[in-house]
Amino acid sequence: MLDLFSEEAPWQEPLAEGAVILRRRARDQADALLAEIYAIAAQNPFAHRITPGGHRMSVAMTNCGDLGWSSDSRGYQYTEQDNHSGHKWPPMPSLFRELAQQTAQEAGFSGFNPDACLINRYEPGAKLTLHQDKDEKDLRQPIVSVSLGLPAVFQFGGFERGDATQRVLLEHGDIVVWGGPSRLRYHGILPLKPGVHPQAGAFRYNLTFRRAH
Ligand SMILES: O=C(O)CCC(=O)C(=O)O
Ligand SMILES: [Fe+2]
Repeated sequence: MLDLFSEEAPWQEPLAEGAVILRRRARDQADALLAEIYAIAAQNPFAHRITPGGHRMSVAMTNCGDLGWSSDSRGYQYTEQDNHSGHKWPPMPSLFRELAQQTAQEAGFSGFNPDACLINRYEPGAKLTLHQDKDEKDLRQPIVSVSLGLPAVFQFGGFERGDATQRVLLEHGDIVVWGGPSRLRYHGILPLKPGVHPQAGAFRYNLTFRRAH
């Protein structure tokens, strides 16, 4: 059957100075990326963290790389081990690292070398309220964010929580890179709509690559 989208080449969609969506950029590698996610989760399962304010996050998380981001009653932090399992985070697969480095470069950030990859898993209704990624030491390094599975609405705002936001649909294989003058922009994900994705089932997955230390 004719598939109108299979030959679609990736394209760039600017969001703001220092921020761009690389549409469909990871689509060809999506199955391999998902297989790596499942292997990582078999070692360090997805878990719903508790925020410092005592709320259970609707997004389930795990990590790979030298450092992993997590939250507990003491605050947000990067750690070398999973406080749930007591294990070190699994190493960052070279497929992940190379994709993050290449796409940061394509977005204008050369020399990006992530030491942390947070893996988010959204189920229907799961959301991430507006926040800044600001726990990293060197804010000159960008964030590279890879979307897989079900689509979700990404909010991309300004430098104050109350600033107006752009809303863009992020689909399977889309990559957002933000850094430079956009590095501290507020962003979030609206509640996921239910669905079944042919490759990722009932979930949306997101990888965010960071230089934490
Ligand atoms: O899921 C997304 O697209 C965004 C994730 C995010 O902002 C984060 O993990 O800090
Ligand atoms: Fe974030």
